[in-house]
Amino acid sequence: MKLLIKDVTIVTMLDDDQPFRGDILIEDDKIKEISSQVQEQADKVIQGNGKVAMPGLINAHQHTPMSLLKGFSDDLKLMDWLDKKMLPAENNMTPEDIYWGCKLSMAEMIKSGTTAFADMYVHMNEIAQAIEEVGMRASLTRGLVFFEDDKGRRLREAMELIDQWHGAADGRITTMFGPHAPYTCPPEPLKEVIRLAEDKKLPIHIHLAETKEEIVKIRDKYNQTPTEYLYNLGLFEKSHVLLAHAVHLTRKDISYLVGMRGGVAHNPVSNLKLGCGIAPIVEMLQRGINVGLGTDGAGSATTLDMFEEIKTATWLQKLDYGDPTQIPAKKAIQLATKNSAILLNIDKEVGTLEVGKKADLILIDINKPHLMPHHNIESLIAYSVNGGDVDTTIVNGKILMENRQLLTINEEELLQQAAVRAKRIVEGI
Ligand SMILES: CSC[C@H]1O[C@@H](n2cnc3c(O)ncnc32)[C@H](O)[C@@H]1O
Ligand SMILES: [Zn+2]
Repeated sequence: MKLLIKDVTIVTMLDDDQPFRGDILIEDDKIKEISSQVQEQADKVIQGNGKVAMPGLINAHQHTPMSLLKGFSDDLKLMDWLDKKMLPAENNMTPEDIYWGCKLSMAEMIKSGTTAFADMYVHMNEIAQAIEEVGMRASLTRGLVFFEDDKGRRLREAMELIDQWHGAADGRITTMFGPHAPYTCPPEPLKEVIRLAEDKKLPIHIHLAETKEEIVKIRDKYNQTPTEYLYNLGLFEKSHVLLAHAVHLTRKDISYLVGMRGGVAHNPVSNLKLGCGIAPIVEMLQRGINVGLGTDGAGSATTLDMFEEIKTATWLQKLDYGDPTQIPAKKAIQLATKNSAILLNIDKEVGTLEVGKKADLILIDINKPHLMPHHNIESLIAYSVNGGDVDTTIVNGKILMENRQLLTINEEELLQQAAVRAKRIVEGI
């Protein structure tokens, strides 16, 4: 199957490239040619005039089923929000709810230009099934909390996820280990997870230093910062690690992360909304630590539009430094594309538009009043585009949305299922 996108403005996201006009030829799941004019015939042609083609956005930290909890509980401190609202609601969720919640998030992500995401949750079988059907790319972790003795059930489920789904769905699904956070993972089980991850050569996805309360909790318990706690357990030694948040880091904490594989998923909208703080991403980037972008679950972020994260990430640093030159437009977009791809350990396949890479890309309609004129395409993407401007979303060479119509999700059925299930889940909480 050959798909040709003709006469489009191409933004590859490679450091040395500027936006240029040309054609993109996709054969099966890969980009076969990018040039000023492709000569080959294709089975389907999309006219790209008035559109920008760019790599699909990659949401590096998500809890997809939490879309069913969006708007249920806002304006609370993180620990109250989590303990008093989210966890009781999550206890009411059935595996089927999780399937539909994940689908609801995917519908929103596809409609706002996201092609891949990292997910941490429970009932991962249902999540993987939904992803297999819908066609997105994802890195999945079974979230692990070690509050009480569960006789190894959670860890067993994590291993089952890895055994059944790593490399599945034509390679679109990969897996990681997912110890939830320093405050939910004591040293012994955490060491066991680190050992297993090294053994299986799989990455680890974990929350880190999201709130000041976390800093106090870990200091009271272990007399260390959360980052020191993970460092001293050997987390950064061998495995690729995806750290979600990393808001409260000392200079010394940042130095522990230098040289790590993976990096930090910055979630600026969630951090702002929960009043957590501003992650020191400029310092991290200056010290060579990879920083990508995520939304966190819709239960906190309330929207999964990665264009909002791009804007917020750059504006926060400009404000914090009192310096508008911080995180310029192209860097901001790279956070959500090539840098997030590194976090998911899929940067050899996706994250930039290059011949031989997987065809994960989006077309943005820039022929609109709020996107006119076109002085600087990268500025337009970083500062003016929003998710609703995405016209077409392609993953692994397959069109998941065209002319804003979802092609692999029955939207009417999804909305009906989501409304009924969401109402039931929060009843009585
Ligand atoms: C055990 S599955 C994942 C677990 O994480 C919870 N969660 C969602 N958002 C956050 C956040 O910002 N910080 C910490 N934990 C979070 C979610 O409710 C699931 O229970
Ligand atoms: Zn999270």
